[in-house]
Amino acid sequence: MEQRFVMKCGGSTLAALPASFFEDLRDLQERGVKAVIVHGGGPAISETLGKLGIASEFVNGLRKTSDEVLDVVEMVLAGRINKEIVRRIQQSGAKSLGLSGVDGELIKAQPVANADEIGFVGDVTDVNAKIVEGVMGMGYIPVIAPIGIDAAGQRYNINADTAAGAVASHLGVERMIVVTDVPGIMNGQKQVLPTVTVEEIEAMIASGEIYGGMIPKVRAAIACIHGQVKEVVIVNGDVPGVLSKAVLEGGIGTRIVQA
Ligand SMILES: Nc1ncnc2c1ncn2[C@@H]1O[C@H](COP(=O)(O)OP(=O)(O)O)[C@@H](O)[C@H]1O
Ligand SMILES: CC(=O)N[C@@H](CCC(=O)OP(=O)(O)O)C(=O)O
Repeated sequence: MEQRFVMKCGGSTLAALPASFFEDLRDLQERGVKAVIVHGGGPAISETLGKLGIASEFVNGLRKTSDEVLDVVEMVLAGRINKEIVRRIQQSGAKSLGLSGVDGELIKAQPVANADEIGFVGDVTDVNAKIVEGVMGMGYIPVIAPIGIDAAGQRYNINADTAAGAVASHLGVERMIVVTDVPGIMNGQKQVLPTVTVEEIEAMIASGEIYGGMIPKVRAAIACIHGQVKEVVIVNGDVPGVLSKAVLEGGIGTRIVQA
């Protein structure tokens, strides 16, 4: 039976992903386990902004996004990073098609509540699942950059974890896999927790055990675990065979489940 999952690849780990990671993705695709990729690229955006002499500023983990910064965000995410992932998938022998949320109004967005403070940062209001399904139906792995657009044609910078969670909910996939640079959610003793519930997450944020870049991941997980999305798995992309383990076997990384 065909199985589908959304995979979020974080900028923390993209450059370090080995060729075997994409070969694993290809093997899954050949077995009928189909991926949709939503990617980040925060470190690459900051690096390019730095080269242009523009400082990176974050409020609660979200980048302050002026019109000038938005140009760089789109250039780096929808250009360099998106095409790098598409190329690497194609090198593995699988087919891939890159899109940003602007293409076909794939990701509809509205300004976040504190837009007066952080500028053109968006929340997802809708995802055009038909486009994603059409691309998958043609045998291509969709690779999506997290830029949103509103009815007036304004672009928004969207946190990639948030965008991936919204894509997972709207597609109604069974699982979202979050590929990052740590082996899962760790407790205060640095032990990786095999499973955490939504309630435990709230307690870990309150105690400070979950902080920084892990917060948008777990918030996106909480927002998308309902209906058909049964679990979100946080894994390290360095581990050989990590994707097939996470999708077919389990027992790797941290599973976030409803209860
Ligand atoms: N409880 C936790 N367990 C594991 N990592 C955590 C935890 N709390 C915060 N983090 C941090 O979250 C980081 C991953 O988020 P981030 O750097 O934004 O990655 P990405 O670019 O993949 O989105 C880890 O490198 C780690 O520093
Ligand atoms: C609004 C906001 O903060 N957007 C992010 C988008 C990229 C991202 O989320 O990348 P990672 O997954 O690598 O962190 C940014 O500008 O950095």
